[in-house]
Amino acid sequence: MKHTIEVNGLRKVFDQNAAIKDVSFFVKPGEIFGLLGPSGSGKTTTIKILTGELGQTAGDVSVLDVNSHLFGTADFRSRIGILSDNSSLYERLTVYDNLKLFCQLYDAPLEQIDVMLDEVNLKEARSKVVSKLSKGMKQRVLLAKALIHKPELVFLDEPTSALDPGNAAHIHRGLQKLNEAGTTIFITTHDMEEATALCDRVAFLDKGEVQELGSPDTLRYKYSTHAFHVETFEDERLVIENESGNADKIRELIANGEVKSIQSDNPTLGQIFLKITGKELV
Ligand SMILES: Nc1ncnc2c1ncn2[C@@H]1O[C@H](COP(=O)(O)OP(=O)(O)OP(=O)(O)O)[C@@H](O)[C@H]1O
Repeated sequence: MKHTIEVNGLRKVFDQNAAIKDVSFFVKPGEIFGLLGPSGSGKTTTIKILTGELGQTAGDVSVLDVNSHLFGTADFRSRIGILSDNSSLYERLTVYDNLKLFCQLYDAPLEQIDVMLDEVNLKEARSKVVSKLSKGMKQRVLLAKALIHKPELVFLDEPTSALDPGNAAHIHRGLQKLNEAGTTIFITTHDMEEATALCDRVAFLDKGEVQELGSPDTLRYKYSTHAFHVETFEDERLVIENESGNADKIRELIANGEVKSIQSDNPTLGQIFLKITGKELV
Protein backbone atom coordinates (compact mmCIF):
# COMPACT_ATOMS: atom_id res chain seq x y z
CA MET A 1 0.00 0.00 0.00
CA LYS A 2 1.56 3.27 -1.14
CA HIS A 3 -0.74 5.59 0.77
CA THR A 4 -3.02 4.77 3.70
CA ILE A 5 -5.47 7.48 2.62
CA GLU A 6 -5.88 8.95 -0.89
CA VAL A 7 -8.26 11.80 -1.57
CA ASN A 8 -8.55 13.31 -5.06
CA GLY A 9 -10.89 16.12 -6.06
CA LEU A 10 -13.21 15.61 -3.07
CA ARG A 11 -16.38 17.68 -3.11
CA LYS A 12 -19.35 17.63 -0.73
CA VAL A 13 -22.45 19.73 -1.22
CA PHE A 14 -25.17 20.09 1.45
CA ASP A 15 -28.39 21.78 0.28
CA GLN A 16 -26.58 23.54 -2.59
CA ASN A 17 -23.77 24.76 -0.29
CA ALA A 18 -20.34 23.28 -0.94
CA ALA A 19 -18.87 22.40 2.51
CA ILE A 20 -15.91 20.84 0.67
CA LYS A 21 -15.11 22.33 -2.72
CA ASP A 22 -12.08 20.54 -4.11
CA VAL A 23 -9.80 18.76 -1.67
CA SER A 24 -6.88 16.45 -2.51
CA PHE A 25 -4.25 14.98 -0.17
CA PHE A 26 -2.73 11.68 0.86
CA VAL A 27 -1.65 10.17 4.16
CA LYS A 28 1.39 7.89 4.28
CA PRO A 29 1.47 4.64 6.28
CA GLY A 30 2.61 5.27 9.86
CA GLU A 31 2.02 9.02 9.72
CA ILE A 32 0.20 11.26 12.19
CA PHE A 33 -1.66 13.58 9.82
CA GLY A 34 -3.50 16.64 11.12
CA LEU A 35 -6.42 18.36 9.42
CA LEU A 36 -6.59 21.86 10.89
CA GLY A 37 -9.22 24.46 10.35
CA PRO A 38 -11.63 26.86 12.02
CA SER A 39 -15.16 25.87 12.97
CA GLY A 40 -17.24 25.07 9.88
CA SER A 41 -14.26 24.54 7.56
CA GLY A 42 -15.25 20.94 6.77
CA LYS A 43 -13.03 18.83 9.09
CA THR A 44 -15.82 16.64 10.48
CA THR A 45 -17.40 16.28 7.04
CA THR A 46 -14.05 15.04 5.71
CA ILE A 47 -13.71 12.47 8.53
CA LYS A 48 -17.29 11.31 7.95
CA ILE A 49 -16.56 10.75 4.25
CA LEU A 50 -13.27 8.95 4.99
CA THR A 51 -15.04 6.59 7.41
CA GLY A 52 -18.10 5.88 5.24
CA GLU A 53 -20.60 7.76 7.39
CA LEU A 54 -21.32 10.21 4.55
CA GLY A 55 -21.03 9.83 0.80
CA GLN A 56 -19.18 12.40 -1.29
CA THR A 57 -20.76 14.50 -4.05
CA ALA A 58 -17.71 14.03 -6.27
CA GLY A 59 -14.09 12.87 -6.14
CA ASP A 60 -12.16 9.67 -5.46
CA VAL A 61 -11.48 8.47 -1.92
CA SER A 62 -9.67 5.33 -0.88
CA VAL A 63 -8.62 4.25 2.62
CA LEU A 64 -6.36 1.25 3.34
CA ASP A 65 -6.60 0.41 -0.38
CA VAL A 66 -10.40 0.15 -0.06
CA ASN A 67 -12.50 2.30 -2.40
CA SER A 68 -15.17 4.44 -0.72
CA HIS A 69 -18.07 2.40 -2.11
CA LEU A 70 -16.88 -0.50 0.13
CA PHE A 71 -16.55 1.52 3.36
CA GLY A 72 -19.68 -0.14 4.78
CA THR A 73 -18.17 -3.65 4.88
CA ALA A 74 -17.45 -5.34 8.23
CA ASP A 75 -13.88 -6.08 7.13
CA PHE A 76 -13.15 -2.39 6.45
CA ARG A 77 -14.80 -1.27 9.70
CA SER A 78 -12.71 -3.72 11.74
CA ARG A 79 -9.52 -2.15 10.32
CA ILE A 80 -10.31 1.43 11.40
CA GLY A 81 -11.04 3.13 14.72
CA ILE A 82 -13.18 6.25 14.98
CA LEU A 83 -13.64 8.92 17.64
CA SER A 84 -16.14 11.50 16.38
CA ASP A 85 -19.01 13.61 17.61
CA ASN A 86 -21.26 10.67 16.71
CA SER A 87 -19.38 8.19 18.91
CA SER A 88 -21.54 7.12 21.83
CA LEU A 89 -21.60 4.95 24.94
CA TYR A 90 -24.30 3.06 26.82
CA GLU A 91 -24.97 5.54 29.62
CA ARG A 92 -26.48 2.98 32.03
CA LEU A 93 -23.63 0.48 31.74
CA THR A 94 -20.28 0.64 33.51
CA VAL A 95 -17.12 1.70 31.72
CA TYR A 96 -15.92 -1.92 31.78
CA ASP A 97 -19.19 -3.31 30.37
CA ASN A 98 -19.21 -0.71 27.59
CA LEU A 99 -15.72 -1.71 26.51
CA LYS A 100 -16.58 -5.41 26.88
CA LEU A 101 -19.40 -4.97 24.35
CA PHE A 102 -17.02 -3.40 21.84
CA CYS A 103 -14.44 -6.14 22.43
CA GLN A 104 -17.11 -8.71 21.62
CA LEU A 105 -18.23 -6.78 18.56
CA TYR A 106 -14.70 -6.73 17.15
CA ASP A 107 -13.54 -10.11 18.48
CA ALA A 108 -10.85 -8.41 20.57
CA PRO A 109 -9.51 -10.16 23.72
CA LEU A 110 -11.04 -8.90 27.00
CA GLU A 111 -7.54 -8.30 28.43
CA GLN A 112 -7.43 -5.30 26.08
CA ILE A 113 -9.95 -3.50 28.34
CA ASP A 114 -7.52 -2.93 31.23
CA VAL A 115 -4.67 -2.14 28.83
CA MET A 116 -6.79 0.57 27.21
CA LEU A 117 -8.10 1.94 30.54
CA ASP A 118 -4.51 2.38 31.62
CA GLU A 119 -3.67 4.12 28.33
CA VAL A 120 -6.44 6.69 28.80
CA ASN A 121 -5.74 7.15 32.53
CA LEU A 122 -9.09 5.74 33.68
CA LYS A 123 -8.27 2.61 35.67
CA GLU A 124 -10.11 3.89 38.76
CA ALA A 125 -13.31 4.52 36.76
CA ARG A 126 -13.47 0.87 35.56
CA SER A 127 -16.65 0.03 37.55
CA LYS A 128 -18.35 3.43 37.32
CA VAL A 129 -21.61 3.86 35.43
CA VAL A 130 -21.01 6.02 32.34
CA SER A 131 -23.84 8.48 33.13
CA LYS A 132 -21.90 9.49 36.29
CA LEU A 133 -18.70 10.42 34.42
CA SER A 134 -17.54 13.92 33.56
CA LYS A 135 -17.41 15.03 29.89
CA GLY A 136 -13.62 14.61 29.79
CA MET A 137 -13.85 11.10 31.29
CA LYS A 138 -16.47 10.08 28.73
CA GLN A 139 -14.21 11.39 26.00
CA ARG A 140 -11.41 9.15 27.29
CA VAL A 141 -13.72 6.08 27.37
CA LEU A 142 -14.68 6.88 23.77
CA LEU A 143 -11.00 7.01 22.87
CA ALA A 144 -10.44 3.62 24.53
CA LYS A 145 -13.41 2.29 22.55
CA ALA A 146 -11.97 3.61 19.26
CA LEU A 147 -8.65 1.83 19.90
CA ILE A 148 -9.72 -1.38 21.65
CA HIS A 149 -9.57 -3.61 18.55
CA LYS A 150 -6.07 -2.36 17.61
CA PRO A 151 -7.05 -0.79 14.28
CA GLU A 152 -4.43 -0.07 11.58
CA LEU A 153 -5.75 3.46 11.16
CA VAL A 154 -7.58 5.72 13.61
CA PHE A 155 -9.65 8.82 12.90
CA LEU A 156 -9.81 11.22 15.84
CA ASP A 157 -12.10 14.24 15.56
CA GLU A 158 -10.83 16.75 18.15
CA PRO A 159 -9.89 14.04 20.67
CA THR A 160 -8.68 16.37 23.42
CA SER A 161 -11.18 19.23 23.12
CA ALA A 162 -12.96 18.26 26.37
CA LEU A 163 -9.82 17.43 28.35
CA ASP A 164 -7.79 19.35 30.93
CA PRO A 165 -4.10 19.93 30.06
CA GLY A 166 -2.88 17.02 32.24
CA ASN A 167 -5.15 14.47 30.61
CA ALA A 168 -4.55 15.94 27.14
CA ALA A 169 -0.79 15.45 27.68
CA HIS A 170 -1.40 11.87 28.85
CA ILE A 171 -3.45 11.17 25.71
CA HIS A 172 -0.75 12.75 23.51
CA ARG A 173 1.86 10.40 24.98
CA GLY A 174 -0.51 7.45 24.41
CA LEU A 175 -1.09 8.46 20.79
CA GLN A 176 2.65 8.81 20.18
CA LYS A 177 3.19 5.31 21.62
CA LEU A 178 0.40 3.92 19.47
CA ASN A 179 1.93 5.58 16.43
CA GLU A 180 5.41 4.23 17.24
CA ALA A 181 3.83 0.75 17.27
CA GLY A 182 2.75 1.35 13.65
CA THR A 183 -0.78 2.80 13.81
CA THR A 184 -1.54 5.57 11.32
CA ILE A 185 -3.43 8.48 12.91
CA PHE A 186 -5.68 11.04 11.21
CA ILE A 187 -6.57 13.81 13.63
CA THR A 188 -8.58 17.02 13.42
CA THR A 189 -7.94 19.82 15.87
CA HIS A 190 -8.22 23.55 16.50
CA ASP A 191 -5.26 23.28 18.83
CA MET A 192 -2.08 24.40 17.08
CA GLU A 193 0.19 23.33 19.95
CA GLU A 194 -1.32 19.85 19.79
CA ALA A 195 -0.75 19.75 16.02
CA THR A 196 2.85 20.98 16.32
CA ALA A 197 3.67 18.42 19.01
CA LEU A 198 1.96 15.42 17.43
CA CYS A 199 1.68 15.69 13.66
CA ASP A 200 4.20 14.63 11.02
CA ARG A 201 2.27 16.68 8.46
CA VAL A 202 -0.68 19.05 8.64
CA ALA A 203 -3.18 20.40 6.11
CA PHE A 204 -4.84 23.78 6.68
CA LEU A 205 -8.47 23.63 5.62
CA ASP A 206 -10.43 26.82 5.01
CA LYS A 207 -13.40 27.65 2.79
CA GLY A 208 -13.66 23.98 1.82
CA GLU A 209 -10.15 23.85 0.34
CA VAL A 210 -6.66 22.87 1.51
CA GLN A 211 -4.79 26.17 1.77
CA GLU A 212 -1.40 24.76 2.81
CA LEU A 213 0.10 21.34 3.54
CA GLY A 214 3.43 20.20 4.96
CA SER A 215 5.32 19.23 8.12
CA PRO A 216 5.06 21.77 10.97
CA ASP A 217 8.83 22.40 10.74
CA THR A 218 8.78 22.91 6.95
CA LEU A 219 5.86 25.33 7.18
CA ARG A 220 7.42 27.25 10.07
CA TYR A 221 10.64 27.64 8.04
CA LYS A 222 8.76 28.54 4.84
CA TYR A 223 6.88 31.39 6.54
CA SER A 224 9.86 32.62 8.59
CA THR A 225 11.59 35.92 7.83
CA HIS A 226 14.80 34.05 8.87
CA ALA A 227 15.83 36.94 11.15
CA PHE A 228 17.26 36.44 14.67
CA HIS A 229 15.59 38.09 17.65
CA VAL A 230 18.27 38.99 20.17
CA GLU A 231 17.48 40.09 23.73
CA THR A 232 20.30 41.77 25.64
CA PHE A 233 20.88 42.07 29.41
CA GLU A 234 20.12 45.80 28.94
CA ASP A 235 16.59 44.67 27.88
CA GLU A 236 17.23 45.74 24.29
CA ARG A 237 15.44 43.71 21.61
CA LEU A 238 17.30 43.56 18.31
CA VAL A 239 16.11 42.02 15.04
CA ILE A 240 19.14 40.92 13.03
CA GLU A 241 18.74 39.60 9.48
CA ASN A 242 20.31 36.19 8.78
CA GLU A 243 22.94 37.59 6.39
CA SER A 244 26.69 36.96 6.29
CA GLY A 245 27.35 40.68 6.82
CA ASN A 246 25.70 40.44 10.25
CA ALA A 247 27.93 37.62 11.55
CA ASP A 248 30.41 40.02 13.21
CA LYS A 249 27.59 41.94 14.88
CA ILE A 250 26.21 38.77 16.52
CA ARG A 251 29.70 37.49 17.39
CA GLU A 252 30.54 40.82 19.04
CA LEU A 253 27.35 40.81 21.14
CA ILE A 254 28.11 37.27 22.35
CA ALA A 255 31.83 38.01 22.92
CA ASN A 256 30.89 41.04 25.07
CA GLY A 257 28.56 38.88 27.17
CA GLU A 258 25.59 41.05 26.21
CA VAL A 259 23.21 38.34 24.97
CA LYS A 260 20.41 37.12 27.24
CA SER A 261 18.66 35.09 24.49
CA ILE A 262 18.65 34.51 20.72
CA GLN A 263 15.65 33.12 18.90
CA SER A 264 14.91 32.40 15.26
CA ASP A 265 11.88 34.06 13.76
CA ASN A 266 9.93 30.86 12.89
CA PRO A 267 6.21 31.63 13.32
CA THR A 268 3.82 29.27 15.10
CA LEU A 269 1.30 27.25 13.07
CA GLY A 270 -1.41 29.56 14.46
CA GLN A 271 0.41 32.65 13.11
CA ILE A 272 0.87 30.95 9.72
CA PHE A 273 -2.81 30.06 9.60
CA LEU A 274 -3.72 33.67 10.38
CA LYS A 275 -1.38 34.91 7.64
CA ILE A 276 -2.83 32.58 5.00
CA THR A 277 -6.52 32.81 5.84
CA GLY A 278 -6.84 36.03 7.85
CA LYS A 279 -8.53 33.93 10.57
CA GLU A 280 -7.63 32.82 14.08
CA LEU A 281 -8.02 29.09 14.68
CA VAL A 282 -10.61 29.21 17.42
N1 LIG B 1 -25.62 17.29 7.59
C1 LIG B 1 -25.41 18.54 7.20
N2 LIG B 1 -26.36 19.23 6.54
C2 LIG B 1 -26.15 20.50 6.11
N3 LIG B 1 -24.98 21.18 6.28
C3 LIG B 1 -23.99 20.54 6.94
C4 LIG B 1 -24.15 19.19 7.43
N4 LIG B 1 -22.99 18.83 8.03
C5 LIG B 1 -22.14 19.88 7.92
N5 LIG B 1 -22.75 20.91 7.28
C6 LIG B 1 -22.12 22.21 6.95
O1 LIG B 1 -20.85 21.98 6.35
C7 LIG B 1 -19.88 22.91 6.80
C8 LIG B 1 -18.70 22.17 7.40
O2 LIG B 1 -19.10 21.56 8.61
P1 LIG B 1 -18.13 20.62 9.47
O3 LIG B 1 -18.93 20.09 10.63
O4 LIG B 1 -17.48 19.64 8.58
O5 LIG B 1 -17.04 21.66 9.97
P2 LIG B 1 -15.88 21.50 11.06
O6 LIG B 1 -14.65 22.08 10.42
O7 LIG B 1 -15.80 20.09 11.53
O8 LIG B 1 -16.39 22.44 12.23
P3 LIG B 1 -16.21 22.30 13.86
O9 LIG B 1 -14.75 22.59 14.15
O10 LIG B 1 -17.12 23.37 14.40
O11 LIG B 1 -16.62 20.92 14.26
C9 LIG B 1 -20.60 23.83 7.77
O12 LIG B 1 -21.01 24.99 7.06
C10 LIG B 1 -21.81 23.02 8.22
O13 LIG B 1 -22.88 23.87 8.55
